[in-house]
Amino acid sequence: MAPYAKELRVASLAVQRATLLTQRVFHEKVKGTELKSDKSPVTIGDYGAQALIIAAIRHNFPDDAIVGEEDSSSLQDNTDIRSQVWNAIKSTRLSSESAEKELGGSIKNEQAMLAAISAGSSTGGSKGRFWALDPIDGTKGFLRGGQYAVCLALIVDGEIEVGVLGCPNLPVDDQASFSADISDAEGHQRGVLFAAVRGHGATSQALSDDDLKQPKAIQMKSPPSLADATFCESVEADHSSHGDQAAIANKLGITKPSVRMDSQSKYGSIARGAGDIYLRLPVSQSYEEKIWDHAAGVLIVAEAGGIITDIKGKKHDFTQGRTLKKNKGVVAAAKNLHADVLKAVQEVLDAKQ
Ligand SMILES: Nc1ncnc2c1ncn2[C@@H]1O[C@H](COP(=O)(O)O)[C@@H](O)[C@H]1OP(=O)(O)O
Ligand SMILES: [Mg+2]
Repeated sequence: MAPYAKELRVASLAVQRATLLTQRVFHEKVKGTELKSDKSPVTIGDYGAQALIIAAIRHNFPDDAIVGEEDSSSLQDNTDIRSQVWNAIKSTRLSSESAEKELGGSIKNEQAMLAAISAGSSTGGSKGRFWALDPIDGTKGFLRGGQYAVCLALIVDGEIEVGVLGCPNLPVDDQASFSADISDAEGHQRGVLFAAVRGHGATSQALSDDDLKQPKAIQMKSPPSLADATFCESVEADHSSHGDQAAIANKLGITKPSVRMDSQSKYGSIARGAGDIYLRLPVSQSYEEKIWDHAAGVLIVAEAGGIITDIKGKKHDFTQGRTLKKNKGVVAAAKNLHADVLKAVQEVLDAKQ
């Protein structure tokens, strides 16, 4: 049996089920957005997806720790939001009964739901097994009906071993034209699950497939020259400097406009060859990237044949707790482009000092 086969299966089904919940929440407009203390939005979808995924992990791997983005403290007193999360959970089931059973079935009651959400408080670290979970990455994209991703990765002794991304608004077709705009994907079936196991390649498949048993291998493309490459970057200028990125593109002779997209959908997109380079250039020197914002995507791109480093050319270090405190930014590109892209990144950033 391939390594981590059960982990991959459980993670894929858990992400599929959680993605279904987020789509329901979006379509039923039960958004219940509140702002966290850092002013970032959190929705019924974030809490519901975190509860469902953690319940599935705890059923199958009771000894594993979980580093999840959300905590349940603001749900303790807010009965309105809490009951909306509970209703979303109760009405979300996979259509395959056997798959539901593999995940351990639904959560029993509101108390169990709160306990599941709170179980994402692990501090991570360099030893043993833990899961890094972002129940909705790109919440702003989710709220505007754009790209977002449900992200889950297993880290063992500091190495990412399994990564899964559910991207409900990306086209299923790996060859579809590269755009973040959902209306451009008109005529394309949407909803894709990306997955990778370290040393065993990366895949994509339709999220709508009942049993998730049709993965297809994906590969990064190598454009004939840098000038032909397509960049992608965050929509939010606070998350990655659009100005620095434009200066780097200019230096590399890239003339195509960058594709802006929320969430780890960017990692999935370049891994399938829809886009060639992903840059995340620090805007604030004090911001520490969170492990759940990168773990799944980093493995998927690496297994699709890409190279990913930080802006100094260092590998991302997932042993440092809940954040990537030893790294700044992301430079992800096809093997034949990475060295040139990194050099241009460093020249542009050094010139600013
Ligand atoms: N100053 C910042 N620099 C980089 N990333 C940030 C910053 N502030 C928030 N983020 C994170 O960027 C992620 C979305 O990235 P993208 O722009 O690629 O869609 C969010 O998970 C968000 O984390 P958080 O959820 O803690 O707000
Ligand atoms: Mg996130």
